[in-house]
Amino acid sequence: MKNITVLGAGAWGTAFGQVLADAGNTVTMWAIEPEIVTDIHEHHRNSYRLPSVEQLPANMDATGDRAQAVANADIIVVAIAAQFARIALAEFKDLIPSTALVVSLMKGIERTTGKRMDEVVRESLNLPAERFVAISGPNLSKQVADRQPAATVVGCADIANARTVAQACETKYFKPFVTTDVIGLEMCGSLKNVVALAVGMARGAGYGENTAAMIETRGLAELTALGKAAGADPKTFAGLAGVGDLVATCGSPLSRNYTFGANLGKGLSVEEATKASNGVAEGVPTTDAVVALGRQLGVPTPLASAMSNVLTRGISCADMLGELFGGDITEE
Ligand SMILES: NC(=O)C1=CN([C@@H]2O[C@H](COP(=O)(O)OP(=O)(O)OC[C@H]3O[C@@H](n4cnc5c(N)ncnc54)[C@H](O)[C@@H]3O)[C@@H](O)[C@H]2O)C=CC1
Ligand SMILES: O=C(CO)COP(=O)(O)O
Repeated sequence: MKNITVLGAGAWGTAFGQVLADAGNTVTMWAIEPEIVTDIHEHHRNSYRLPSVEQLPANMDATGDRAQAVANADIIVVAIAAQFARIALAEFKDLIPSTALVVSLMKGIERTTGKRMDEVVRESLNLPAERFVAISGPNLSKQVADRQPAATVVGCADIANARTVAQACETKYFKPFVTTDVIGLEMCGSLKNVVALAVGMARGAGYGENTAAMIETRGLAELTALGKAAGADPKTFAGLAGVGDLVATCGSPLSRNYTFGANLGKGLSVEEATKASNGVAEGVPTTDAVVALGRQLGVPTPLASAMSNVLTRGISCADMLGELFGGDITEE
């Protein structure tokens, strides 16, 4: 049993906090929103971000005080919208215990720097690689919060630390696997959101399974090529964090990225889809970061580039798909 602090009480931070509490740990949520802290602390609810859960476990509490939140933590879990991770973590830099493991649940690439979350978290907290852990997999927050069976992948350069975190989040309904391929997990989690935007857009525009399967499969090829060039193990892309998360995210209206895309496909503007979004759609700022990363690594990113044209130039779904069909006939 460990003291675990979760930074960010959004939908996934809260659902994962419940997993950790169910696994027997003492869980402290920290949130920037005072109303969420009060809701969790006084009512054992997060009616703002995870209203489907009527009663959070008794061994789960919340505070808005940064120092108090992390003072006794063995493990610190970061579940903040990726573009705000650096600024939010700066406030914790001098507060976190020197032995604590830091876990990122985030799935995004920093738009201003093109950096993955492992890089952002380690830079922000001055953290050695062996104390950074990434978690990524097909984990739609509402279904995990409903305690439906699900699995995930826990990655750390030091496999023993990956196992420590995996043991801390293992429950009857939540099964962690371990890996040392942190880069693979980061690339899978971030890039599948871009693919989900495109699949959602096609679905929203009325296209069927063939079109969705094409985007998912070509998207997988794109994220595998980019991941390999960034140093990831190609095996990771065929596993839970890769194919698994693509299947879950690209097939569910519970996904904010899928839904954002679907709204674009139905004719909403980016501004309107942003307003309609129930939480952060990480694929939106990550799309341009992926295009830039592709350029930097010399890897073509036709899907991310087409989605970037949707998001920045407002091209239609038909034109986005037309871009995917462009170019010469090549070997698959
Ligand atoms: N919801 C899901 O099913 C899953 C989400 N994720 C990832 O987990 C991360 C968090 O997602 P959710 O909790 O679902 O998102 P959410 O939209 O429900 O919550 C985002 C959180 O970021 C916090 N935040 C934003 N700016 C902040 C700042 N400047 N300082 C402090 N906190 C700030 C918000 O207060 C909120 O708690 C994302 O990267 C997402 O891709 C990963 C797996 C599943
Ligand atoms: O990452 C997720 C499921 O694994 C959640 O996807 P969204 O962020 O699109 O809701």
